[in-house]
Amino acid sequence: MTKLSVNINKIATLRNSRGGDVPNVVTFAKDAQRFGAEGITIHPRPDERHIRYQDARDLKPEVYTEYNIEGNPIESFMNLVLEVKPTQVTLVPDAVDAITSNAGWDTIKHKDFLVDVIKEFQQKDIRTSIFVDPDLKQIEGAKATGTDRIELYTEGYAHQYSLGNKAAINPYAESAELANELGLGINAGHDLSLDNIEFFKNNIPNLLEVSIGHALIAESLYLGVENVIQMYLSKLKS
Ligand SMILES: CC(=O)[C@@H](O)[C@H](O)COP(=O)(O)O
Ligand SMILES: NCC(=O)COP(=O)(O)O
Repeated sequence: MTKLSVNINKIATLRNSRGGDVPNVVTFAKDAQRFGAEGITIHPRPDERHIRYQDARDLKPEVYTEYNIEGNPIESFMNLVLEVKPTQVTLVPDAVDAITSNAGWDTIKHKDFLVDVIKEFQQKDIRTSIFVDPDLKQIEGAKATGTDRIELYTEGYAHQYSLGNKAAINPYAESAELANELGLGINAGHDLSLDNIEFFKNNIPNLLEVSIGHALIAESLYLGVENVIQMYLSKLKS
């Protein structure tokens, strides 16, 4: 069954906008789990524009589902994750000033680096996932890094789906087929939404987790958080 991990970056964006502690990130994470979320995802960026490193620490005792911390494995991020010990770490090759995540790893060019980083997390029993484009050579490269899972970067699918181009699923389905053959776990994320999630899930065999934030929070402004989480769960379990 595909698990729903709610990315709460945008809650921290709203909190930081007024300089106080409203909405409280930890309270939101507890409520999201109570509403049915099967995981909480955060992406503490170096500039702490939304999730702060201290949020990662404060959330640890309160996340009783799956705790996923995403980020570029720079030294400060590595130290934070090794300190907090989440369920899973998802490695993302973001530039420091990236407005959002916008590409997967070059798993061939960065193989040696990824092998070392992944080993360090796995030695602490932290499950690893690496953010990749739906490119068969990159999936093969991901296997060579020793990672437990991949996270398929789904912005391309989401954009094309919104234009009515359902064939955009094809590279993702082919990548998933290869990942399954290689014994790689499959996660997915970025720009997934209530509109596009069901078609995606139905075409990706053994999809273990989707992490969703931006659309889920935007949809919740109109439909309510509990209702939206339940709607995602219904689409994922259908
Ligand atoms: C890796 C990924 O695609 C998203 O999880 C990303 O973390 C979103 O980051 P922002 O919330 O900063 O856009
Ligand atoms: N890994 C994807 C994620 O956590 C959330 O991405 P988005 O839904 O905010 O685009």
